[in-house]
Amino acid sequence: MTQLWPAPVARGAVHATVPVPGSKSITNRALVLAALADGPSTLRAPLRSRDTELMAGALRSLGVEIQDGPDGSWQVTPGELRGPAEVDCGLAGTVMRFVPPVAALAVGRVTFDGDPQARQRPLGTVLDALRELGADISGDALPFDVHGTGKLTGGTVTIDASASSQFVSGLLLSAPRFEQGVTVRHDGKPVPSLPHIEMTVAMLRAAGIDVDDREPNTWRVAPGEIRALDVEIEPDLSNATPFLAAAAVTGGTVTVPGWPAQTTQAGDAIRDILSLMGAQVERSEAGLTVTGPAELAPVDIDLHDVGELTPTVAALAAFATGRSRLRGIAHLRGHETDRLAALQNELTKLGGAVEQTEDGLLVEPRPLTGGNWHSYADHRMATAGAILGLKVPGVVVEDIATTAKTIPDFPGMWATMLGESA
Ligand SMILES: O=C(O)C1=C[C@@H](OP(=O)(O)O)[C@@H](O)[C@H](O)C1
Ligand SMILES: C=C(OP(=O)(O)O)C(=O)O
Repeated sequence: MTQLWPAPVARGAVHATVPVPGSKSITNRALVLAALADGPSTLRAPLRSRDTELMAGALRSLGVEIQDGPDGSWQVTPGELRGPAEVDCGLAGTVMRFVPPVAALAVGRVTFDGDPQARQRPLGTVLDALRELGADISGDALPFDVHGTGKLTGGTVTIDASASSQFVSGLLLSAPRFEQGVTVRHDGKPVPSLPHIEMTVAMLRAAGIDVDDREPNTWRVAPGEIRALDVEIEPDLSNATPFLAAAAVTGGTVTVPGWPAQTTQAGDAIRDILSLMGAQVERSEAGLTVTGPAELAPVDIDLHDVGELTPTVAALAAFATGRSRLRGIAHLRGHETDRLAALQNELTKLGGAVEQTEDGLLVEPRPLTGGNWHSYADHRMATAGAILGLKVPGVVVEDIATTAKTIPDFPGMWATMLGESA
C-alpha cells in the first residue's frame, strides 16, 4: 500500500540548521570515474541513497569493488570490466545514461532494466550514439542489452541532447577509455542543465583528463588515464532547497552547513531565486542562511539550466503575492515523471490555479486547502508537497518514501527541522 504521510504544518516561523547529505550528481560521477581510474579511489561523505546505491550496484556487477570505509566513505577499486551482468537503473537518469558507455567497455553481455516509469524516460539518443562509436547494443529503450568486447573505438558523434544533458555527460565520462576518446557535438534545441555538463568536464579535468569545451555545443575528451580520486563530496544543493524553502515560506531562518563558496552544482542557483522572491540569503563559514520575507514576491524566471529546482520553485510560487512564470523547462516532461503535468494536477487539486505553457508553468497563488498530494514516484514532487503542507493544513503526501531516491531520510530530517519526532 502506498504510504500516506500527513505533511506537518509549521507551528510558526521555522528556525533550524539542517545538514544535508552529499550530492547525487557528484557522487554518481565520482563512482563512474573511480570505476574507470588507474587505481583505488576514496569518496568521502558520498550520498548513500537509492540512486547512488544503484550506481554502486551497477558498477559492482561489472567487476568493480566498492567497499564501505570506516568513516562512511566509499573505497572504489577498479577491476576488469566484464559481463554477464544485470543492471537495475531504478528511476535514476544518471544510472541509465552514464552506465551504458561503461558497459560497452566490458567483455560480455550486460542487460539493463529499471522501474516502469524509467522505461518512458528518453534514452535512445545515448544508445544510438554508442552504436556510432562502435558498440553493439540491442534495444532502443529500457530494457536493452549491451554486448561488449572490452573496448570501444570512439570518435566523433553528433546528437540531439535537448531532452537531457545527461546524454552528453554519460558519453564524456567514459570517453577517456575509448581508443580515440570522443567528440560530442550537439545539434538541436538548446541543451538543458548545462551546469551539469560543466560539472562533468570539471571532474574529468580534475582527474587529469584533457577536455576541450571552447566551442559551444561541442565537447572533446582526449583518451587518457583517469587518475584515482580522493574527493570529499559536497552537500546536495538541490536537495537543500526544500529546507531553505521552509524558511522562505514561514518567515523563519534555515542554515545549511557546508555550502561551498564555489561549486559546479546547479542547485546553487537557489540563492538568486530566493533573493528574487524577497528572502535574505547569506553565505558564510557557517553555511548558507536563508531568512524568509513577510511576503514572497512572484518570479518570472528561466529554469532551463536548473530544471531540477522546479518543484521547489513552484511550491514557493504558490505562496507568492502574484502570478509567477517558470520558463525553459519543457524537458521536465521527460524527468522522473512529466513534472509540468504533475505540478499542475496536484496544485490544482489543492485549489491552486496553474497553467502549462509550451515550455513551463504559470502559477497563480490562490488560497489552498488540504488534500492528497500524489508523488508520481518523483522525489521532488514529494518534497514539494511537504513545502506546501507547512502552511496548508491537511496536505497528505502519498509515497513519501520515494524521497529516498536522493535523500535517505527525508521525513526524519523534516521532523527534526520542525522540532518534532518523525
Ligand atoms: O547529470 C546530472 O547529474 C543531472 C542532470 C540533469 O538532468 P537533465 O539534463 O535531464 O535535466 C538534472 O536535472 C538531473 O537531476 C541530474
Ligand atoms: C531529474 C532528476 O533526476 P535524474 O538524475 O534521475 O534525471 C532529479 O533529480 O531531479
